[in-house]
Amino acid sequence: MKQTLTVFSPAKVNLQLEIGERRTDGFHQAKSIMQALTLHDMVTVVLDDGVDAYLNPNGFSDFAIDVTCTTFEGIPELDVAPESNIAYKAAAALAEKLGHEQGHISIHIEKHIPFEAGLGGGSSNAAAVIAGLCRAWGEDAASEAALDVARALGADVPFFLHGGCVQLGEKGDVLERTFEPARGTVVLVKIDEGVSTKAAYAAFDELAAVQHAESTDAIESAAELPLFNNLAAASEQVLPALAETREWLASQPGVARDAAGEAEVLLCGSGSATFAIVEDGDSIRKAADIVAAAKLKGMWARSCSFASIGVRVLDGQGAGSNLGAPRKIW
Ligand SMILES: C[C@@](CO)(OP(=O)(O)O)[C@H](O)COP(=O)(O)OP(=O)(O)OC[C@H]1O[C@@H](n2ccc(N)nc2=O)[C@H](O)[C@@H]1O
Ligand SMILES: Nc1ncnc2c1ncn2[C@@H]1O[C@H](COP(=O)(O)OP(=O)(O)O)[C@@H](O)[C@H]1O
Repeated sequence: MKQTLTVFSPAKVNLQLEIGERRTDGFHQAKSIMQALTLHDMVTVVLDDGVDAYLNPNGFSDFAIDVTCTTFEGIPELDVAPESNIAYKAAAALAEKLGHEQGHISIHIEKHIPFEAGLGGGSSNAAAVIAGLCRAWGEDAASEAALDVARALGADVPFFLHGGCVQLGEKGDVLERTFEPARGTVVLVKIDEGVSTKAAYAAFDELAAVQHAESTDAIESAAELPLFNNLAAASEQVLPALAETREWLASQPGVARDAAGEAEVLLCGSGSATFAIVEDGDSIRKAADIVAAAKLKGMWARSCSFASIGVRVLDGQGAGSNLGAPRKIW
């Protein structure tokens, strides 16, 4: 039988990212508060587990996965071999975990989320494949088996199975609590150069100056969270142009200010994208003006909103197209 699943695959920002000490497994302790965005890729998963799908020319049964990717809106081509694509790894790992040994999985990614940006695009695509295949195989995408597969693929992957606004602990991969998701308009800007997550963490160790965020225990709503990212200084060390981008974005009219009068601007995770929260009141126009100004400076720029969901398998006719989505999904 052939099944086609189209999956909404959103980006994220870290409203707070508090990295701690390096652990014995080489990873760092991380308290991360992630918030989903309406900026998204679309991932189409076609599962064919009919007999013809897995008989190779020699008549033996086979398991085959292929991945293709189309990029949009000035995002460069994703230069990774299909088997290195995290979406491929997600399909292979889930099939193994659930004991599926035969079939053909064809994955296509429509990429609107820039990579090496700290927006979690690859992690979201991996979660989208898990959600799509779980639907096709009649499994629960919130099961421990699916979460185990997600965690093994990367620290950011479990968040996308949940979405909205979530606090995560341990390596930044264990769900601890949820917040009422933020609302409102966000502008994202990104210079051409990316930052590798590994390089940012290595620079963090060199700096050896761990800063702590204030307690968020009494906070219920993402809108009340002060922005915080103690990995940003390390990323700015790796890519000094990030500091200039932060200062430029903070100086733009229409960017919201916190109680202390500071611009609500923060590096996205390890970078190299930076986000700004836009003031309420005519926020779409204010965001459009900031996006236009960033594009004139040669940056990739987009406005979007905070979202209350994570990856989501779309149902019904028109699910294959972003514009034709049968109902509003955020
Ligand atoms: C920094 C964050 C913030 O959300 O993401 P990005 O901003 O890059 O998207 C995360 O901590 C990244 O998560 P993710 O991108 O899934 O990282 P992984 O693939 O698990 O790990 C990539 C590398 O980052 C380092 N790493 C990651 C997580 C962690 N808690 N400690 C680490 O030291 C390790 O060197 C690891 O080999
Ligand atoms: N499906 C994918 N989407 C994006 N990047 C991918 C994917 N598969 C593998 N990668 C690799 O992962 C790297 C970082 O991916 P990404 O999740 O976008 O990072 P970040 O969250 O830091 O922006 C990319 O440079 C690319 O080499």
